Amino acid sequence: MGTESSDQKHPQFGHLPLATSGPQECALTGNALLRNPYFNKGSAFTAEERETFKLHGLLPSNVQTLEEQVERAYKQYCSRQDDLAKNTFMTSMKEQNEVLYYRLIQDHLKEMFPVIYTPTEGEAIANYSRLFRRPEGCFLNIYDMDRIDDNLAQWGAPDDIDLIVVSDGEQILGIGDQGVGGILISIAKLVIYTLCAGIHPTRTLPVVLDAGTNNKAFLQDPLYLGLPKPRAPTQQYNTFIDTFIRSARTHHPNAYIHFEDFGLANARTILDKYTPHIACFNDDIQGTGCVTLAALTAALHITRTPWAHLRVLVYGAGTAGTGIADQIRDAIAVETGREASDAAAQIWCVDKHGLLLRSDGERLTSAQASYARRDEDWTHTPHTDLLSIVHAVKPHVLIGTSTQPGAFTEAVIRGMTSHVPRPVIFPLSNPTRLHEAQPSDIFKWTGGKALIATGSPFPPVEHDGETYEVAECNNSVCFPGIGLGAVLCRTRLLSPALLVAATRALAAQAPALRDPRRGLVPDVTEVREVSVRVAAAVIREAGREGLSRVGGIPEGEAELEGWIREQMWEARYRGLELVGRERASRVARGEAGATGSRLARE
Ligand SMILES: NC(=O)c1ccc[n+]([C@@H]2O[C@H](COP(=O)([O-])OP(=O)(O)OC[C@H]3O[C@@H](n4cnc5c(N)ncnc54)[C@H](O)[C@@H]3O)[C@@H](O)[C@H]2O)c1
Ligand SMILES: O=C(O)C[C@H](O)C(=O)O
Ligand SMILES: [Mn+2]
Repeated sequence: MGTESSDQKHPQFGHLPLATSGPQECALTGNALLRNPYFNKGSAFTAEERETFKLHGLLPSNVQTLEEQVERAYKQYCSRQDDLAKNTFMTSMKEQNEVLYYRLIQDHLKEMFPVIYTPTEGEAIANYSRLFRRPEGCFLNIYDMDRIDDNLAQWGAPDDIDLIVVSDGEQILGIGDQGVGGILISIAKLVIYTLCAGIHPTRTLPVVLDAGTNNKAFLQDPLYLGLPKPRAPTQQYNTFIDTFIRSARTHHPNAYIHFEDFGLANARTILDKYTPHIACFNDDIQGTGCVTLAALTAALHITRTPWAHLRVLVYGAGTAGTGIADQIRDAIAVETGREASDAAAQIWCVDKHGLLLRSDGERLTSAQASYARRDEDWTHTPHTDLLSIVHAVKPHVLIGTSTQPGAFTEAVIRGMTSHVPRPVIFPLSNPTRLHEAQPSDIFKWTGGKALIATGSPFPPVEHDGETYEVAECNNSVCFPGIGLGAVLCRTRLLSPALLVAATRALAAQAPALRDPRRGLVPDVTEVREVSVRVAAAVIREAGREGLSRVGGIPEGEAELEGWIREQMWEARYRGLELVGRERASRVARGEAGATGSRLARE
């Protein structure tokens, strides 16, 4: 590994000191320290630190506070012309000073969230090879499988990494195959983990699995940075995934593995294959399912529709659509005491050829098959256009995960409203331009009756002199808390019961339950506290299921939440203590004692 990336993550340094207590040990001085984004404080290094760490002459003389630095950085941010330029600015801020980066976002969370995450991150990903300046994260190549072991080993000792986010870039948001640019979705999701759940930023690893790309424009672009070849065949791809998982388990045995934006077929296959063996999570299937079910639970509380009578129409039965359908099916089964297969009959799934029918046969994925309807029930009803299906099904709930902008037309929404008094409508396709309908239109067409949640952030809607928040039903509200819980108790597996517990904890916090003008999902500004509750639910359930590998976790609710909060990383500067080379290598070998991570304890 070159100096550049070792500066970023310090793999050779072993255990990084944790945020929670006392000074941090640091072996870097002078320019090497200033170039390390985790330890660098820039103009905030104190006079004493400037002396100890040989920084005199490398910094202007005025010592500033973090608050002053945030003020300057915010002005610089505002001077950038558009959101993509702001996103690029934030990327370089992260490369320079992580505490300042996270503190800046935290102080302007509502404004910056859409810039560092969905939707602007989608633009940054699409332009990865053009905007590239400096690598971040781990790049694994399908034609270099022999190196995977070494490539993963260099990120630290076995206790150093708590969380890996990995993407193969095949199905990024709704913008398709982005090849090696997928590294940026892994990085963005990890930023959200740190911001929204206090996961320690140096104890995480973003990975992209480069298996080629089927994006024709990239294949013809000489500046494209990934493998300029079509995606490798299935067998080779599966070996690649197996090799990655095996090496990750060997070198980072504690790491919880989060899969992001894999292609439709692979996403499900990989999740089904590894779930029984390791603590892993697919955000598009499980995260989306969890947040959507939580939003739906809050909506049904308001509409008072009983689970037993609920009719749900899912438009776009891909990774996210079937993930959502499965969670809703399981919730109906639990709430009504029915078998899952009976519960599935309350869910209708539509994909690009129309309603899923049994006669679709081989065209159905295994995830879709359990929702396919009997053809004989549809012989006299058109089943290829959404409006006819809406009139036939009369759904209480309409969910969009189709990537088809405008698919929820005025006729569709009015049609739905003619059958149910309070339609629940969730256009979830990201980024913003792909939403199946605009919240303001849905409000207008339903006379303000709809309960809405969207995949990307939207401004509030005015109706009859009242202002209604539009909930952002994005998996970012739940994956950080689920991951925090999984990491803190080192769960052996992420079983379905843990996800149910997380969903319940999230649903209980819907602001709309207290005030119907507020959102069906907590706002991003509340998500750190939400994560504490979600993590607590996951940890408690892991304990009950015998999956937790950490002893001595407090049992009382307040004590457990306090225990979680204590371990969450916050964006503030800590004192630094210079350690000599010998001490540094003992720290690296995990023998020095003082730096052991609380997150890493077993
Ligand atoms: N809000 C969230 O948290 C969240 C989470 C995950 C995914 N998403 C969004 O959901 C969308 C889908 O993501 P995915 O990962 O499931 O992708 P996917 O490709 O797996 O699924 C999309 C599905 O839509 C179907 N489709 C295409 N055209 C259609 C049409 N005209 N009518 C009906 N169906 C059609 C496709 O055949 C496919 O099955 C993306 O825009 C993604 O950003 C949102
Ligand atoms: O990344 C997001 O914004 C949510 C989701 O994972 C998606 O793929 O759209
Ligand atoms: Mn995703």
